[in-house]
Amino acid sequence: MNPEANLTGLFVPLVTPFTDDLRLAPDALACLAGEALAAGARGLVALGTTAEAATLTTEEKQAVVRICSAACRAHGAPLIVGVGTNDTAAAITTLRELAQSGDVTAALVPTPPYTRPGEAGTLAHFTALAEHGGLPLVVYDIPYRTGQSLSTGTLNVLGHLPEVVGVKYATGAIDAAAMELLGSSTPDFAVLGGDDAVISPLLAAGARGGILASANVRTADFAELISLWQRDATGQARRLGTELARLSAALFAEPNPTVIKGVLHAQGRIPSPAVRLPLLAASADSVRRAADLSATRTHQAHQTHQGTAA
Ligand SMILES: O=C(O)C1=N[C@H](C(=O)O)C[C@H](O)C1
Repeated sequence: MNPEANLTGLFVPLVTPFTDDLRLAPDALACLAGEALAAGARGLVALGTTAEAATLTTEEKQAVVRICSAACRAHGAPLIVGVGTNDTAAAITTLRELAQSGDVTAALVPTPPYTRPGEAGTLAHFTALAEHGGLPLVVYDIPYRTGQSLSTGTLNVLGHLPEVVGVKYATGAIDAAAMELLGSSTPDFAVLGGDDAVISPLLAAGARGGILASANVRTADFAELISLWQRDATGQARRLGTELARLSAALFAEPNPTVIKGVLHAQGRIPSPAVRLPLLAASADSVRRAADLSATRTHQAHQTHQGTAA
């Protein structure tokens, strides 16, 4: 089954759990995937930045996609798979392989990293992927990682390609360009937030959901935050958003996903906090601080169900 790319709600880009000697820990990944969906995530993202996709082998990537597919199939949930490369032809090959599996709803594709092909080159890249890849595409706009910014005009052109179903917006700012994009997006082109610490204001401004690494911990709370904004429960949304922003800042105190893995390990949810070079494991202080914020919820969930909107 391949659920329609109805990109609303929370998508969790899962970490890739390793053992202490850096082997893939498939059972732990399967547990994380099932837990995220049971906690209210609308879908999963496999092989995102958070998954350390850059340092997985081809076989490991296939295993990760298989495990996430199985969890999504069991929950009738959409699976988005990260396809990050600055080689357009290679990206097309990968997209076709994923499309053939029949289990992948869409691919999350960053603007070609490092090459900095310019906006016209980026547009040509996505047009080729849309025409030849065979999968719906979510454009990943993250200039601080790729080195390539996109104007609202270019994003709107991309959004009108029939295969492009959304953008993961992670420009680091909610500014005039973000407001212009939200104001001009169409029902077939979802704007999803990808900067965890500012997801709440982006949702307030009209984003349809988020792809949020922080939701590897406190998944249910991030799902609720999105739901609160969708229901215009502004007071509760603001309070929960403030609390989760503090958590996200702590989780991103060191390079992602090192702190998240440290917290998941401290919670006994993955066998090791290990990450592969060039990442280094997060410091004990960062993990302790984020783990404390992961454990406490000051904004009470039961208010949501009593209809107290402010
Ligand atoms: O893997 C992802 O998808 C995400 N990665 C971002 C990053 O590491 O820069 C953060 C975002 O929450 C999701």
